[in-house]
Amino acid sequence: MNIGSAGVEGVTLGARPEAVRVVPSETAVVVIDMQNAYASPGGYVDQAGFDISGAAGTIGKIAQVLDTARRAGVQVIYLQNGWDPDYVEAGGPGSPNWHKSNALKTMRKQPELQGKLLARGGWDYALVDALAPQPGDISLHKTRYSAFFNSQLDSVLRSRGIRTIVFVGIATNVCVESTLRDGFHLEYFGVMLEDATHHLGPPEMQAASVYNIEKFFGWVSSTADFCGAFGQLPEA
Ligand SMILES: C/C(=C/NC(N)=O)C(=O)O
Repeated sequence: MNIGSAGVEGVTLGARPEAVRVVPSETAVVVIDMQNAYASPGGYVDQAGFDISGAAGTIGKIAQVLDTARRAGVQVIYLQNGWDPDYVEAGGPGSPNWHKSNALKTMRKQPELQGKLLARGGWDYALVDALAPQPGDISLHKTRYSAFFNSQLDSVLRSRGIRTIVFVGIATNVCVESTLRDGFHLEYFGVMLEDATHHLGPPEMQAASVYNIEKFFGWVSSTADFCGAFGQLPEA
C-alpha cells in the first residue's frame, strides 16, 4: 500500500502487516533516546535495575540504518530525553512524571546520583559514542516519554513535508511506542524497525509493542528490509 503521497518515485519497504510504498523525501528516521542512560552499562536504566544486555545489539543495527538513510537523503532526527540539571523540567510532586520516572525514583533512593541521571550536559544524557550525529542530522530534546509532547518534533516534520516516520531506539514499549502512537493521532505513518529497538522489562513487552503497532498503530519492519529498500537508491 502507498503511505504518504507515494507515487512513482517511492520505494517499497517490506513490513507487516503489509509492505508499504514510501517516498524518501517524505520520510524521516527518528532515533529515540540512544543515550548512555538507556544503552550503556552504568547508565540510568542499568542503575535502576533493568536488564540492558540486549541494548548493545541495537547500536550496530541503528548505525546501519542511519548510514543507509543519510546516503538515500532521508532526514535523520535524534531525540534525547532528560531535563535541566536542577530537574525543573521533570516536574515536582504535582506531576505524574515525578512519581513514575524511574530515574527520579532511583535518585531519591540514592541521593549520591542526584544531578547525574538524565541531566543535560552529563554523560548519562549524552548519546552513545557510536551514534554521533552527522552534518545534516537534526537533534531535538524531549522531557517526557512521547517525543511529540512539548517538543519541536511536529513542526520540524511538518515544515519538511515529512509524513512517514521510521522509528529506531530505546525503549520499544515506552518512548518508541508513546511517540509512534502520538504520531498516529497527528496523521503520521509510523514504521518501527523491530531489531533496531529494545524494550524495558520482560521480553513480552517487546512482543506486545510489536503486536500493538502491527495491528493498530502502524507497520513493523526490520533493519535488513530498510537497508535493502533504501540502499538501492542513488546516493543523494
Ligand atoms: C522508562 C523510561 C523510558 N524511556 C525511554 N526512552 O523509553 C524513562 O525514560 O524513564
